[in-house]
Amino acid sequence: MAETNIIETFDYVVAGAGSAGCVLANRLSADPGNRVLLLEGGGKDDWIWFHIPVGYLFAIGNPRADWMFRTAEEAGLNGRSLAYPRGKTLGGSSAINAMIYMRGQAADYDHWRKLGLKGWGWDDVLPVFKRVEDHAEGGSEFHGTGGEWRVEHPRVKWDILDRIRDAAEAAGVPKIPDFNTGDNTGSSYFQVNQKGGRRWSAARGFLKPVLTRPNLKVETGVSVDRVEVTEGRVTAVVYRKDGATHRAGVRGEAVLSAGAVGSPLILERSGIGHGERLAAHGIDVVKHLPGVGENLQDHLQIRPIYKVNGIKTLNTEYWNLVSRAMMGVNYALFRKGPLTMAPSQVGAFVKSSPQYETANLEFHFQPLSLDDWGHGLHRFGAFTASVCNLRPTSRGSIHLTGSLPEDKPDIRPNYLSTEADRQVAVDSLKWARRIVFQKPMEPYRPEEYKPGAHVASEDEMLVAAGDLGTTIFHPVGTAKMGTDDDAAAVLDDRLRVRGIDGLRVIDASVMPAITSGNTNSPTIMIADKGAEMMLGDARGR
Ligand SMILES: Cc1cc2nc3c(=O)[nH]c(=O)nc-3n(C[C@H](O)[C@H](O)[C@H](O)COP(=O)(O)OP(=O)(O)OC[C@H]3O[C@@H](n4cnc5c(N)ncnc54)[C@H](O)[C@@H]3O)c2cc1C
Repeated sequence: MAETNIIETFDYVVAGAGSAGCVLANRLSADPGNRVLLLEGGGKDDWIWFHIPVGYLFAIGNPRADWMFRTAEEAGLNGRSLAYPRGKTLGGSSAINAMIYMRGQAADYDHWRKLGLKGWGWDDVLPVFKRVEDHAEGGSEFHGTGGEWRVEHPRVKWDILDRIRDAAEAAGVPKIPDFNTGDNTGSSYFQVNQKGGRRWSAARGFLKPVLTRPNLKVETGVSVDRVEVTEGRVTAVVYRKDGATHRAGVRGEAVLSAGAVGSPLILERSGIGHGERLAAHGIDVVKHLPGVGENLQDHLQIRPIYKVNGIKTLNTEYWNLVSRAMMGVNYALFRKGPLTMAPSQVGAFVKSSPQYETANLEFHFQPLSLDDWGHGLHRFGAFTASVCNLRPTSRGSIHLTGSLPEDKPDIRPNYLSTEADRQVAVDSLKWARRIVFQKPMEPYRPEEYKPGAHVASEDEMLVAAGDLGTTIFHPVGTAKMGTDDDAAAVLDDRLRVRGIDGLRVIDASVMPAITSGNTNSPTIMIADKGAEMMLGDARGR
C-alpha cells in the first residue's frame, strides 16, 4: 500500500468524531493558534435518518451508519452472539442512538473519586454537565443553558405509558420530575437530546457550528490504524484513506476517541497493550499495559413484552394505514408525533433488592414491541418493559483478532457471568411483573407475551433472561482510568496513557465503572473535562 511521509503536522490529532471527538474538536480548535485534525471512519452525516429521530430504526444494522460488529457467542445468553451496533458517521453513536439524556447517579462519580481519581466526584462533574447543556426549561440548580448540548422534553405522550407510571407508583415507585439531579430513583418521562423535533447529535451540537474554523481540518472515510511512538512520545497518527496510508504529525497530543470498541484496538495496533497478546499478532510491544481492552462493562437489557387491549400502542397505530399516514403528516407539519420518538419515553429506576444503596435497575418502557431491532413491529397491541442491571459485576473484553484495521474485533461482554448478575436478572423479571400487574393496568388486561406466564421458577427466569437479553448499547471501560497501584489502569486521572507522552484516550472507554444510566451524556461530560485538562496542561508547558 502506498505510504506518504508526514506532510502536515498538527497540535492535536483526534481519532474518531463521535460523541467525545466532536466535543474535543470544538474545544481544542477554539484557540485559532491550535491546528487540529479530526479523523472519522464514517462519512458525513448527510442522510435524513441521522436527523429524523426515529432514524435509529433504519440506522442500526445498516453498514452506512453502523460498524456492524458482533459479539462472540455468549454463555450467559445461552450461546447467542449479539449484533453490537456502534455509530459510523460524524457524531458517532450519538447519530444513531436513542437520544435519552441521562447523567447517572451522584454515587457513580463519588465512587470514581473513592477509587482515587481526583476531580471526578459528583461535585466536580455537575458543573461540567451544566456548562455544556442547553436545557429547554432554562437554568436551575441542576441544569444549564447556553451550552451546545440541547436537552428537551419529549414531544409525544402515550396513555399506555402514563398508566404504566400509575402502576409503578402503585408498586411503590414514586413519580419524579427529573432523572438528572444525582438521584434517579422513581419514574419519569426521559428528557431527550433533540431540538424542535430533530435529533441533536454531538456533530450537530459541537462540530457543525465550528466547521468554518480554518484551524480545524476534518477528514471523513478514513481508518485510523495506529499511533507512532518515538522515544516514549507520540509523533504521528497513521491512517488509511482511499487505499493510501497517511501520517499526520503530532506536535502536541494525539487523542483516541474511537469509542469503547475502537480505542483499545488502536492502542493494541500501536503496540500498547498486553505484551504477549500483541506479540501473538506480530505487533512490536511499545508499552506493556495489560488492562487495554479489559474491564468491558455494558448494560444487558432484558425485554419482557406485554400484550394489551383497549389502549393505543405504536404497534396498532403503525399497522393502521390511516394513523400511519397521519404520523408522517404530523411530523412534516408540526415536528410532532411518533416520528420524533425515542424508542423509550418513560423510565423507572428501582432497587432490585434492599441490599443496594441506590437504584440498580433501569426500566425503559416502550409503547411498542418487536422480536429484535431491525425486525418489524408486532401486529398486536403491546408494550415492552425493557429492564437492565445498572451496575453489573460481570467484566468482559475487546481485543484484536489481527494486526490490520479491517480485522473484526473479538468482543466478549461475558454477560451474566457472575452469580450477583444472574440474581439481579431474575429479580428484574419479577419487578417487571410487579409493576405490570398492578390495578391501574387491569382495564387493559395485560398478558405476558415474553417470556410468558409459564416461566415461573427462578431457574426458568434465568434461562429466559439469557434468551431475551441483549445489549442496550452502553459498552464502556476498555481503557480505564486508575491509580498508580492499579496494574489494570490504562490511563491516569488526567486521561493520559500510562508511560506514553502525548497520548490520551477520551471517550466512553475511560470509565472505571459504568454509570447508572445511559452513557452518552457522561461521555460528553468526560470529553469537555478532558479538553479542559489538555488545554490546561499545554498552558503549563
Ligand atoms: C443504538 C444505540 C443507542 C443508544 N442509546 C443511547 C441513549 O439513548 N442515551 C445515551 O445516553 N446513550 C445511548 N447510547 C450510548 C451512547 O451513544 C454512547 O455511549 C456514546 O455515543 C459513546 O461515545 P464515544 O465517543 O465513546 O463513542 P462513539 O460515539 O461511538 O464514537 C466513536 C467514533 O470513532 C469512530 N471510529 C472508530 N474507530 C475508528 C477508526 N479506527 N478510525 C476512524 N474512526 C473510528 C466511529 O466511527 C465513531 O464516529 C446508545 C448507543 C447506541 C449505539
